[in-house]
Amino acid sequence: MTAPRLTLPSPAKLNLMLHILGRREDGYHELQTIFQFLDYGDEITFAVRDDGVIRLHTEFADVPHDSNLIVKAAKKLQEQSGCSLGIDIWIEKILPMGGGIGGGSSNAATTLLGLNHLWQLGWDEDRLAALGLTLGADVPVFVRGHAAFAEGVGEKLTPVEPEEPWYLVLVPQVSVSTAEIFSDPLLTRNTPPIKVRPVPKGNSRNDCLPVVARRYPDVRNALNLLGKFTEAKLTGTGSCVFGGFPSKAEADKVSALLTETLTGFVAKGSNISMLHRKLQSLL
Ligand SMILES: C[C@@](CO)(OP(=O)(O)O)[C@H](O)COP(=O)(O)OP(=O)(O)OC[C@H]1O[C@@H](n2ccc(N)nc2=O)[C@H](O)[C@@H]1O
Ligand SMILES: Nc1ncnc2c1ncn2[C@@H]1O[C@H](COP(=O)(O)OP(=O)(O)O)[C@@H](O)[C@H]1O
Repeated sequence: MTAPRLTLPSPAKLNLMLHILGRREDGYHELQTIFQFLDYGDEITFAVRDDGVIRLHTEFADVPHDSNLIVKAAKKLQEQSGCSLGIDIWIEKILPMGGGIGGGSSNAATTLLGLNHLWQLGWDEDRLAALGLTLGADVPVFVRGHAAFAEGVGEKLTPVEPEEPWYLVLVPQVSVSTAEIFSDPLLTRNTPPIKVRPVPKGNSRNDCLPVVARRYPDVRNALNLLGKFTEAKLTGTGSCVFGGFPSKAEADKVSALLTETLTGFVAKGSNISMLHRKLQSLL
């Protein structure tokens, strides 16, 4: 008998705004940010094995097997649930790494939800999100699968319904170190908290942008180029830069102007992640 197999999407996210309110005693920064998903991402295939072994078959150039967030997520879930089953995993990776679009966190969340389904653990979303948080601050929003206003380090989530435009996402060929940006003395880290709900329109600033643009000329260039056509924003700590358009055709038109040195992709914004849409269709 062939093992039960499942292929699930692992979408990207954007930070539509990002305010830094202050620094906590543990060095982490308190944020307010809005996460929205893109209908664009990796695909992960899982096949159950009965010997308990967890094996990712796709090699990553810069990430050793046991450091991969997919493997870490699977191992933690296996440990904490006491499940005796294992898993074979393959990934079709299209999301750029270290670009602020959350590929690693999304892969971890897809793994948690996929294995919860295949191993028939019956964990609820709260428990999966809590485990996800131990893997990374952005994992819980991917576990929940709804666009959200996030506070704390990103773990306190309130569902929101921003518009769902088409986005052009530019991918500068640099990897930005999140730690480096958060330790920059020039970073704005005292933005007053937004207390009004829903968050009033016009709050679209990313406090990381000035520091990232100053340190990374490629990101600066991407912001300048896209800014000629629409409001150009930075997602997370970058390096990706994005802008919204009312239609795919308009996003495609600007995308056609890109050169080999600055690539990008066009994708629809979505308030329900494509992972959750797929899981819903399985039920
Ligand atoms: C700021 C966001 C917004 O989405 O950026 P992106 O990673 O997406 O670009 C994320 O919350 C990033 O969260 P996460 O991905 O867990 O951050 P990590 O890489 O673990 O953080 C690396 C380092 O950045 C600093 N850091 C990170 C997050 C935070 N809220 N405060 C911090 O001070 C810490 O020094 C931490 O050790
Ligand atoms: N499955 C994975 N996919 C992407 N990155 C991973 C994965 N597992 C571990 N990583 C590590 O996490 C880092 C951050 O990845 P990613 O989430 O894609 O970027 P960002 O947090 O900037 O959006 C990568 O540079 C890589 O070293």
